Amino acid sequence: MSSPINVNLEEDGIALERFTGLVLIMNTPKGRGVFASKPIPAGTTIDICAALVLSPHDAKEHISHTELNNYTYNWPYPTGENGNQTTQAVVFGLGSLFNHSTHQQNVGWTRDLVRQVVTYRTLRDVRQGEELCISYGGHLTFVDADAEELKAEAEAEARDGGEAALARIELV
Ligand SMILES: C[S@@+](CC[C@H](N)C(=O)[O-])C[C@H]1O[C@@H](n2cnc3c(N)ncnc32)[C@H](O)[C@@H]1O
Repeated sequence: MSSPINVNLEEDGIALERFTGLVLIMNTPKGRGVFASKPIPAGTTIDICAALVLSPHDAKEHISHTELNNYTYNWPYPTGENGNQTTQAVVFGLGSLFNHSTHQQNVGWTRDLVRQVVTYRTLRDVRQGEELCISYGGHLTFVDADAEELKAEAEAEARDGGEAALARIELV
């Protein structure tokens, strides 16, 4: 038996947590996707994922030419003198499997730059069978599988004019 190393679990440990009611579906219009196999209340921690922060050189010269580039997150990289440049990080665990949704994202994420972990939490109640999606931001490198739905939404809004916009504003 290996001897236990002397660690302060409370002070040094990063609690890892993953919600258990999840399934991976292989063949969705967005590729593989993470779905809820039971209802998930708002504010539930879905996963806490460690990140591997790549040097800007490796990100640009090596990873950007590979499939892995579709899985990395923008990440600030300190350049000294309090400066930052943007590099890429590989986020292990479910962090690399959430698909993007422009309007229906139900999972948000926060980054701990010091400990290099990303925490994912539900933004609202999630129904059984719903896909868990995050937002990748505005610059997608692929055709959004929801594009037709988004177009129909935009057209309906244009048709309904101010009324739909007002209804939305009141809801906020
Ligand atoms: C981080 S991976 C997500 C997991 C991926 N679906 C898989 O099967 O490994 C990002 C890739 O998923 C796909 N993807 C994610 N969101 C999408 C969307 N809204 N529409 C179409 N494809 C999407 C794209 O191919 C994108 O490059």
